[in-house]
Amino acid sequence: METPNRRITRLKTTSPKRETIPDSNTFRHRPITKETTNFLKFKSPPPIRHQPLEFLSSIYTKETNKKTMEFALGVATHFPSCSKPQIINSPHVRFLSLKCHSISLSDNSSTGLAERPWKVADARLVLEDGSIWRAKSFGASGTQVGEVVFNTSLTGYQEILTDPSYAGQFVLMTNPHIGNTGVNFDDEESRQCFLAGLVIRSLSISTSNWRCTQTLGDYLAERNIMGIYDVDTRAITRRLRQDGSLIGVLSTDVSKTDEELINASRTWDIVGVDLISGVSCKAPYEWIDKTNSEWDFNFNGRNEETFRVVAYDFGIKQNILRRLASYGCKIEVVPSTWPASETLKMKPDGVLFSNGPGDPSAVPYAVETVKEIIGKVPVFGICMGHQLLGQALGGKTFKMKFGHHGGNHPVRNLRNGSVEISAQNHNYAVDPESLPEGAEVTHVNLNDGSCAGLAFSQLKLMSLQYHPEASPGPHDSDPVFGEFMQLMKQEKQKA
Ligand SMILES: NC(=O)CC[C@H](N)C(=O)O
Repeated sequence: METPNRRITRLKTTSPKRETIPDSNTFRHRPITKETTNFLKFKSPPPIRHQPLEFLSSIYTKETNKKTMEFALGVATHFPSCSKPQIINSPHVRFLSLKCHSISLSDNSSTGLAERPWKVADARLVLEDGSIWRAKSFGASGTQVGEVVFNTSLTGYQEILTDPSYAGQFVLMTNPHIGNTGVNFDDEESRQCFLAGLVIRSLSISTSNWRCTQTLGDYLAERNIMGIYDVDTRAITRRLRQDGSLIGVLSTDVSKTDEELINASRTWDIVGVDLISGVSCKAPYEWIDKTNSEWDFNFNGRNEETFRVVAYDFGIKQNILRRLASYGCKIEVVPSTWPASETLKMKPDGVLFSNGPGDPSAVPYAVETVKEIIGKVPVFGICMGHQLLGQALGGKTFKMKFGHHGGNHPVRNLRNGSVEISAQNHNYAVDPESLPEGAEVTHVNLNDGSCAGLAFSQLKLMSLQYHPEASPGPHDSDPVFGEFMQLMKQEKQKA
């Protein structure tokens, strides 16, 4: 929470001229290493006299490491002689109780500020460009390495946290206020959080939502995921836009020097690593759940017919499965290493290649599987699945400068000319120039012109680089599931 004597940590860098921020996301610079200097500024507390929301008392429960705080809505006044504010006798005064984040008071000694009753900076995010960002930790503690990417979604942090495509990455939310709706079990996109950590500006002190079952901090701590707040996310985002995605190390470990952490960030890389095998299921299973009727949408154009679909789990988001089930599919989910021959033996009406984390050129075994399946049954690729299809056709993928992560990316559907606002999460893209004749670019990202969708009619193949299932995000692209049904229907009618 904000405190009167809040210590403001700013980072000053002697970085090169940063006059322009290039818009193009389709090439990658290596970051420029620069020495950085940290300095601290102290701000004196502003005088508080009257304020509408007044903090009354705080009860710290040692066993649960939690605080319960009481607030009054109305007008309260501070009198110098009173330790507690006096509530003006008003019919408008209301009392309410807010759940607050657990704040560890025991680990402040390392900073020399053990006597302070509020949380002080106890974590560092160091980037491979040598910059050091002091922050406050929540969730798990420890030391973690990963690639830092920024996500521009305004809502949906829980779906983002459980999207397996973020394995190996720190997600920095550009929306400054995170945690206000807590978490609930219905919004999970996978069985666990695979991301390296969460970086946010401000952690909401209260959780208020009718579906909320837990605070964000408790949720992350239970899943052993690190989070930091009170960090200048705008400055880091500008740096990532300028220099490209950077590897970072997040640490609450005071025994590690800045140099050690910087070295760790420079000796790890996400490129060339198979991250799919760590997130995929290990055995096939049947998926049954549809999108909950309360949340279901886009009933137009649904087939009554049922299609049998094999879904390759490269890190599949559950909403892809829910949407397919809502469109009338019976789905068998199979692991990333499931042989193509076994899939074809199952005689599916169609095969879905899912989203998944990391470098698509680091999983040649998956490309081989895709190659063996295309042309034999209708296929639909989403994100990683789209990149694998691109490679299976003989095309190449490349790493973008800082990728696309967010729920507000405009895409033009070249087949009907419409613009869809889409949910995206990828750092790699297919180079359309590398694709063979017959491959059609069906969608283009309007921010940078990159390839956002492919089709190859002869091979009954379609794919999107982004997330039509959204979750979180707009539903503009949902009809593409209907197009996949059409593709399967046409093929069934031929048989
Ligand atoms: N959402 C995804 O499937 C991500 C694809 C791939 N890992 C990328 O970053 O480009």
